[in-house]
Amino acid sequence: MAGQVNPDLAKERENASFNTQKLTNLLYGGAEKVRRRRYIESLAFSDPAYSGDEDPVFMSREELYSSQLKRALTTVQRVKELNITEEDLSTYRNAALSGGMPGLALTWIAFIPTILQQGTEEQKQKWLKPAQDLSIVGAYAQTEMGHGTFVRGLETTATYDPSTQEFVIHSPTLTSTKWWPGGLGKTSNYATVMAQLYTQGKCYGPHNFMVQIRSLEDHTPCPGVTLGDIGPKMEGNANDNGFARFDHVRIPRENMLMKFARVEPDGTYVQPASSKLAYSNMVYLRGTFVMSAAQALASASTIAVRYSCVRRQSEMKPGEPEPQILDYQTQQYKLFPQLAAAYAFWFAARFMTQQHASITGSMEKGDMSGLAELHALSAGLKSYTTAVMSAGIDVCRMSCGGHGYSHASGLPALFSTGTSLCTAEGENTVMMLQTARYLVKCFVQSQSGKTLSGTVAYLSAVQPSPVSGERNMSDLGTQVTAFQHRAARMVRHAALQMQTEMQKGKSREDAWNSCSVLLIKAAQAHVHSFVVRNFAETVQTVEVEESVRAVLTSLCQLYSLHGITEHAGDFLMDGYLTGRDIDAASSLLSAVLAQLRPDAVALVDAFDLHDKMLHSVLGRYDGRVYEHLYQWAQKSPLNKTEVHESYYKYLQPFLKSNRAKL
Ligand SMILES: CCCCCCCC(=O)SCCNC(=O)CCNC(=O)[C@H](O)C(C)(C)COP(=O)(O)OP(=O)(O)OC[C@H]1O[C@@H](n2cnc3c(N)ncnc32)[C@H](O)[C@@H]1OP(=O)(O)O
Ligand SMILES: Cc1cc2nc3c(=O)[nH]c(=O)nc-3n(C[C@H](O)[C@H](O)[C@H](O)COP(=O)(O)OP(=O)(O)OC[C@H]3O[C@@H](n4cnc5c(N)ncnc54)[C@H](O)[C@@H]3O)c2cc1C
Repeated sequence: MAGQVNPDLAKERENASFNTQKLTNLLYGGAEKVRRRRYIESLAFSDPAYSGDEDPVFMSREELYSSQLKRALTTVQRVKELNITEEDLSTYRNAALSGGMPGLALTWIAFIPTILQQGTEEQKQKWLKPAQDLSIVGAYAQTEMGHGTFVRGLETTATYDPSTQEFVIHSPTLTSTKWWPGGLGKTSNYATVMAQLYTQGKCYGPHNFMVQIRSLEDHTPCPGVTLGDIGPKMEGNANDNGFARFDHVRIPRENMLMKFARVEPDGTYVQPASSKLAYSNMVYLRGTFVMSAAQALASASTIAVRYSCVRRQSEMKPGEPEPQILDYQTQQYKLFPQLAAAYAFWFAARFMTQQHASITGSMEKGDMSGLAELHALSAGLKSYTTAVMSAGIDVCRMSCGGHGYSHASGLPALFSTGTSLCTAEGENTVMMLQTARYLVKCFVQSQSGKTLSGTVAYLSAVQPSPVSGERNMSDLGTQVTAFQHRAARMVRHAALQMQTEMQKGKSREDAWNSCSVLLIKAAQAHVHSFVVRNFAETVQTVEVEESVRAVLTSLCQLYSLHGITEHAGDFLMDGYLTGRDIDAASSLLSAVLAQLRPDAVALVDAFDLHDKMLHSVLGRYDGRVYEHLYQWAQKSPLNKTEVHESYYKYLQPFLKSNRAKL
């Protein structure tokens, strides 16, 4: 990242109040991990096999598909040659494939995790190694044209035939066509297919089946299988999201993923410990989306904050030089909450990973008690963090003015990739309603005297009645309690409103639907409160230099004060916070914006995102925006010739005939 740096950016870095490297070490789990990650990334960045391709935004869909597929295959070869360990795999792949996720990547992201989560030991033995070595390429085929959210409504059937000990996979209707799975259209030769299991004349609901979909010899679709690409999307066009139809395709009994539920050779169905264990792979993937949200928001903040220090515009005081646009308070108010949220989500993702490991560890030993909490937490965090990330990236884009709208900024692609996470792996409203369902249950339990634990413990501890008296709104503890109070009140309000609707004669389902806006807001408040608490606990307990703790404390305050002022009504509703408290929070927020201003560049630098990951002219580490903007535009395919061929085809004859009429 050496080279002549824009003097404004250089000055920002000199003036930071803390050591950027120390914060980077904290984010990535220590100095050695940072060194290792940089080294692994450098292997990809310096590899000529990955350079030379033009910028993905100038490529056609087919070029993009082929180029990213080629890159993905090169990574497989390099991983072997360079002995890249399991721990470093995703770092290496992300660096090599940062220009867009190929369909092949779904083997790593979804297919292998499904085998790991749902397969028996024998099944793992059989399919994991071939999938890891890419002798088979797999998709996760669950969503259908007619149903994505309502998994119980899927129409694909897997009917057991005991006479041959096979399942018959079938798509009975147009709407049962598998539609959307990444890598399904052209790349994969296998798929885990979610289908309604029928045996001995009874339906046992959706289960996962391993199905070969293409020949291993010539890649043509297997008999009875129809496959294709679903067409271009808002982004992610290196990925062949596909469709598949099955016409009575037979697979061996052993191809049902049987870690939890089983079908015996005679067709007897053996129940799993919980019917929702068939969804365990979704819980895992949702958890990983929290870090994806943090990283996407970190990238957008990095681009927008650096550019805002390079860009000078308008006059703040007559006759004085144009200020850096980051000196405008409104610009800080747009960007610093995104920056703070990126940090908050980074720490929340860490918590999510630990929770997942701990609860799935207990589940392996037969203790299912944590499953409901794990599902509620992963669904809620996925929904909340991806929604804030998606909106936040667009704020960053707009904060860069006209240049933000150009693909040169990297922000349009970041937005359209990021926003897909609001839909994929469980649509966000639906996911938040799952969290609400859990919260209502917990509320009812606490009403009947049960002490709650884990992330919902506060629901029984926080008093719903208003608290009076002066508060120190700059105190993190005060802020956390205010968020918990807000969430507890909103959960209580939504749950009681549901009870009232039912008392008036509505069924539980109708009452649920008529309260679902309240329920969503309550669940959002719960997740928001969790993120604030986790951020506050992290900055208070982490072992780090005091200067780093100080800047993180300001960032945490900004995150929570911004939340309080943006949602002031929620906090005022029962008088828990007063108008004076909200005024105090607003004044403190302004002060924290000013306090963070000198550290903004160092805070984004600490994310340690290489230019080759950012793909942004505006967010370059060296800040040399204008010269590179000019160079980048020269690469536009329209500039390949001085006079474009369409001039000769259309414009010239048109102009000529117009002139002739004069
Ligand atoms: C872009 C880069 C990568 C892209 C990869 C993207 C890959 C994909 O998108 S793959 C497809 C992902 N698809 C989805 O996520 C589908 C979302 N839908 C669902 O998960 C479910 O159908 C869902 C949860 C909405 C509703 O399920 P349903 O069976 O109707 O449950 P519901 O009746 O609401 O609840 C039944 C019980 O199950 C529980 N439950 C539901 N899901 C789970 C789960 N995953 N784990 C544990 N418990 C669960 C509920 O909490 C509820 O418990 P209780 O009765 O005690 O309150
Ligand atoms: C980029 C991308 C990659 C994907 N990759 C895969 C993949 O690899 N494999 C795969 O199987 N699938 C994949 N999908 C599909 C994805 O998982 C589904 O699109 C997603 O789960 C949403 O389901 P849906 O499309 O049925 O939305 P719908 O459920 O039809 O949502 C439409 C609207 O209905 C609302 N709604 C639906 N149900 C309820 C409810 N109960 N209460 C309130 N509101 C409701 C939603 O909130 C939303 O506003 C991918 C999708 C995308 C965009």
